[in-house]
Amino acid sequence: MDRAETIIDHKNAVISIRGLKKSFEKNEVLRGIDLDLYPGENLVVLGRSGTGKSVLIKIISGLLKPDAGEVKVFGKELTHIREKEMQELRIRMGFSFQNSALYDSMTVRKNLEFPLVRNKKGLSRKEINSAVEDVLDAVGLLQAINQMPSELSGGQRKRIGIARTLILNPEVMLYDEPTAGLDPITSIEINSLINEVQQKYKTSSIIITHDLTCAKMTGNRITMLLDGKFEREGTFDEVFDTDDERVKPFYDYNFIK
Ligand SMILES: Nc1ncnc2c1ncn2[C@@H]1O[C@H](COP(=O)(O)OP(=O)(O)OP(=O)(O)O)[C@@H](O)[C@H]1O
Repeated sequence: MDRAETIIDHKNAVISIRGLKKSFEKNEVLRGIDLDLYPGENLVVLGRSGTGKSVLIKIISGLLKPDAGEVKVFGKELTHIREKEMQELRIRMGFSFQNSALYDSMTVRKNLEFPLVRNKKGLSRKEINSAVEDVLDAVGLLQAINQMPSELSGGQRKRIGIARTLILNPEVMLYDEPTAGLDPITSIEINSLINEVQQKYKTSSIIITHDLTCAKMTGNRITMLLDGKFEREGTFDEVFDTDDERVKPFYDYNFIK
């Protein structure tokens, strides 16, 4: 599915970051990041390996503390937030991990029930079944409900991972390398699914990738992490309309120029 054209409401960012810095000893990874995620948009964060994309996601999800700067999620500043409040915010954010993070010893149904039962108390068996079936239908894998993760392909596991995240109805989706390790056709299917999720669930998403096809297909807006800062931002064509030697090889490699 093509990405939705989004009319961006620039007043009410769901995630807002200013002057974010993070180092590990002498390794200055994030050197002053500003970022806004607006309601309903797919924002792609592009960057080479090791540029700090995962560190950024971990800071947004409260798993790492910034050294400096402001990080607001749903209007709440994370720096001094209590763990209980952070947990409440985390439920409103869905993480789609690179490795899909499925439990290998549980069926697909049990994998999907697990986050639901843990985070939403008092649901009836009927409500649980219907939530599981709805998300599986949304990712096109209702038929896999009784299968084990080991019986699924990489692309199917990725879909189940996304379903597992969607079951809590997140307002924000954080996709970490959604097409990593997938063949080009399966990658395109996952990109389409990301666009379907955006439209069906009205999520605002950050998509972390170095796959330019993914960026082009899913991103309403793209920003590029270069030397610890976001230096290029705009549509796909705007970001790559440059002679910057840090950016050009990226494009040339992906599109074999
Ligand atoms: N907990 C940590 N302790 C020390 N260094 C870390 C830690 N987490 C990340 N780093 C360092 O921060 C830098 C950025 O790592 P990060 O995982 O964010 O990269 P990335 O852009 O997500 O790369 P990739 O695309 O390969 O996943 C790396 O140099 C990494 O070694």
